[in-house]
Amino acid sequence: MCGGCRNRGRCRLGLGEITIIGDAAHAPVRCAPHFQAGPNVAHGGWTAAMFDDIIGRSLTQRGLRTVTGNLTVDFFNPVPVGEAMIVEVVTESRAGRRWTMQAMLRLERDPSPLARAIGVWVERREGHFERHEAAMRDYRAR
Ligand SMILES: CCCCCCCC/C=C\CCCCCCCC(=O)SCCNC(=O)CCNC(=O)[C@H](O)C(C)(C)COP(=O)(O)OP(=O)(O)OC[C@H]1O[C@@H](n2cnc3c(N)ncnc32)[C@H](O)[C@@H]1OP(=O)(O)O
Repeated sequence: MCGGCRNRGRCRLGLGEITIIGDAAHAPVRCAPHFQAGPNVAHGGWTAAMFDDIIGRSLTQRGLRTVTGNLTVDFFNPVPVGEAMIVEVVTESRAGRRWTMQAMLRLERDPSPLARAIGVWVERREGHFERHEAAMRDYRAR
């Protein structure tokens, strides 16, 4: 679970446990009603956040310490609210610290993709968060 929900013990985005199979992964997801945009349709931001979290956590579960470098989402069809869905993640390629990842969102019992994400995750250098904290301390002291 990411830092925003860890203390609550429940993912507010509605994302389930990730199963890793080699360099691929899958997870059950369900858009919570408070992310509704159009009638019974998920906000596109939910879909993007869901992909970001599932892909990032799948890499964390594989023992990689990464952050999202970029993320592109294609929205093929409206994403329903409250419906059981599956996300499937594949590793496209790796070059040095850069991992190119792709993921698809679909209904649990239908193979057609509702949305697709492609993006680059970058392995963090040692001290990544400490450098960020120090930069913010300097900024606030200005
Ligand atoms: C929030 C962190 C999550 C970690 C969780 C830890 C606990 C785990 C527990 C629970 C899991 C929860 C999981 C949640 C998942 C959510 C994931 C997120 O939302 S991550 C937050 C949003 N992303 C950022 O904040 C990055 C901000 N950007 C940066 O910090 C830097 O730009 C960084 C680290 C990406 C690169 O900086 P450099 O100084 O380390 O390295 P340089 O030399 O610039 O880049 C290294 C390589 O990466 C490429 N690169 C850099 N930025 C790129 C980009 N935007 N797109 C493509 N490639 C990029 C470069 O071209 C270079 O490639 P070449 O080595 O030369 O081949």
